[in-house]
Amino acid sequence: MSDTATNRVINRDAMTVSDEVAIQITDMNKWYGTFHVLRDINLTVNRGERIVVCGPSGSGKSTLIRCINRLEEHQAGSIVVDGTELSSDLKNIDKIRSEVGMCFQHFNLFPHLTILENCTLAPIWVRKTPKREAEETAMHFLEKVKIPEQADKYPGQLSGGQQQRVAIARSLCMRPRIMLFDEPTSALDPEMIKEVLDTMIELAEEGMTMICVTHEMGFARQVANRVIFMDAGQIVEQNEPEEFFNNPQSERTKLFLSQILGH
Ligand SMILES: Nc1ncnc2c1ncn2[C@@H]1O[C@H](COP(=O)(O)OP(=O)(O)OP(=O)(O)O)[C@@H](O)[C@H]1O
Repeated sequence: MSDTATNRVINRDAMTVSDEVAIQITDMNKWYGTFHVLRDINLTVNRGERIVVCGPSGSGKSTLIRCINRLEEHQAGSIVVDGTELSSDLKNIDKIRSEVGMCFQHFNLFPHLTILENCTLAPIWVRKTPKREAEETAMHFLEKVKIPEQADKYPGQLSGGQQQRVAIARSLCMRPRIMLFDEPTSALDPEMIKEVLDTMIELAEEGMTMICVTHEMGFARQVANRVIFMDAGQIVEQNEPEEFFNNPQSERTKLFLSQILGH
């Protein structure tokens, strides 16, 4: 638990949140077979918002963000991303996926490709970007996550923190307008957590719309403009961080916070 994982003080007020809606989820429900995993989810995410999703294990956090870029299919209600509704015929899937980047707990890099190749694969094959241009873009983002010198190495030669930063750079190479993070630091050793959180903080400062499933409550306090608490497939409570942590409303939230923060 690294409330102090990042020591930087950022000015939350300086980060813009526009009135423009980036994601609109309305009355969304999802089942795995007969198991009702997401119940009546309603969520509006404005452009530039930085949302942290927390909650007990199994509460549906991952499933929720995986539905947003259609790694999972919802069965009722609607999800509209950047004005495009996710439809069951997958008609819009390429458009959605190109606008929504995702980073997972396990970095999911291709082990047989170099770092540079990992970062240029999708731009070249999905976006049809010329190779030279894709490589220039990849180097730009590898510099941004502060590991340009690793470009010719293979994922197995990098630390976990470095691999996660490559995974973030790889997503950025597709120029997403929204980034989803699914516990990006939970597979990392404590000393590597800060470097990944710092990268995410920089993205936040630049105005990227972000939804992060994380147990890093220090990050939530510092970066999020909204914290969402989920339990048993529902959004139980959401609030700006100060209110959320200092004045939780539901008993379930209080219990969760007491367990995770130890008070
Ligand atoms: N593919 C699947 N098929 C059936 N059940 C699933 C599937 N994926 C997840 N589940 C179940 O759905 C529930 C929600 O899972 P999910 O991974 O979204 O929770 P979570 O809040 O992200 O949990 P954690 O914090 O442990 O990652 C859990 O009970 C899980 O066992």
